[in-house]
Amino acid sequence: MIMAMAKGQPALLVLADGTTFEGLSFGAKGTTVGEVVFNTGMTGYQEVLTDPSYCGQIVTFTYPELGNTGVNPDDEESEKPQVKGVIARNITYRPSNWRSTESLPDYLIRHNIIGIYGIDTRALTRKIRSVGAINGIISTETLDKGELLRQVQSAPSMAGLNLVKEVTTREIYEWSTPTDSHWNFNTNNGETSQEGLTVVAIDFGVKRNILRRLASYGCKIIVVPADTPPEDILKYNPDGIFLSNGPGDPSAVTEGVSTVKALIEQGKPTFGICMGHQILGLSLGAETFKLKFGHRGLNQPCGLKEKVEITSQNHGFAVTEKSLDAEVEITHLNLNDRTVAGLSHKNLPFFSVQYHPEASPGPHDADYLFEKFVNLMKENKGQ
Ligand SMILES: NC(=O)CC[C@H](N)C(=O)O
Repeated sequence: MIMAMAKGQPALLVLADGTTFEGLSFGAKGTTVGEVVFNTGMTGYQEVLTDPSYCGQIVTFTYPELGNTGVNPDDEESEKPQVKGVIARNITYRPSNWRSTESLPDYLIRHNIIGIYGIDTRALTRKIRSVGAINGIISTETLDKGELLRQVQSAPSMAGLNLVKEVTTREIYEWSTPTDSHWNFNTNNGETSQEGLTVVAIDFGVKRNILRRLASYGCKIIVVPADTPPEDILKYNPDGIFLSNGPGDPSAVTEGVSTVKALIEQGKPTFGICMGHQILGLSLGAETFKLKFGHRGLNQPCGLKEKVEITSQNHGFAVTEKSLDAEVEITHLNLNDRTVAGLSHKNLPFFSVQYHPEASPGPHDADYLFEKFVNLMKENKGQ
């Protein structure tokens, strides 16, 4: 700890209410502004950093040691880290893991991402839990608190922000790579199934492990940019439509909502995860709202009565329960705060979850949802 501490240069974290934390820099140098959120997972920092849903956010890890297992090319959930910054209690410059190819500080420098450590992340998390979502600024170049406060106070709030255009794919591409056989589980004792189903995935900021899980369950996936018109999507004659996770405020993604509204009129099986769940809800006439500080971690309990799933989550918005149409059924609640965590249409083959069944990182309790989607597509096809 002391050796690691000696390496960083002084850095400041200033929240929009003026609360200031002094720390040390790791990663790139400079100044960065974003919504400060906390993730309570004890593993999976690389997957978190590269999850496009974190675009625009500075992530605080409540687990106090960051970087112990380094980073490696296989654990990237997208082509680069997507966060605006990283906050840690302590970090390591010397990782130890058979899969590690680089240290976390070197990786962040290479991708120009600013990090600050030596922060009392418990105090910071308690602050966010009491005041709610708040913007923050990290700087390694200006240690003038007043100047940083002025900058952070002029940054936009996450509410109302459409960030999908920052992360959606520019090109249409096909994905057929399943989960690596070392890690494959549930599907035919680790074998990839061959269902021959075609899924169009609308990319609001998709995580790679979702695509791998769909491929392991036998789907060929065509990933399309979020602004692809519904007619172009239907040209692929898909067996099902997948709506991905993604960053920002779902209610600001108006084009995505209109596309999904047009697609669900066709009655094709549709599965949404996280932002995809919120967009399906909005398309079915519901509303969304911003949670006080969101759910980000790997042990969020969800269920209704008999069965509880421990789930991986990363979201700051949720579907408003009271706004749901009578045709829409709640399949899961988040059992910590009883917000809506899963939906399905009573008569049509549409369902969605607010959490991440693909995990990465996190528990695999909800992996069965990919199979449910495949079965819906098979039924719909008359197989
Ligand atoms: N992981 C996600 O898809 C997040 C959805 C949305 N951006 C939210 O914060 O609620």
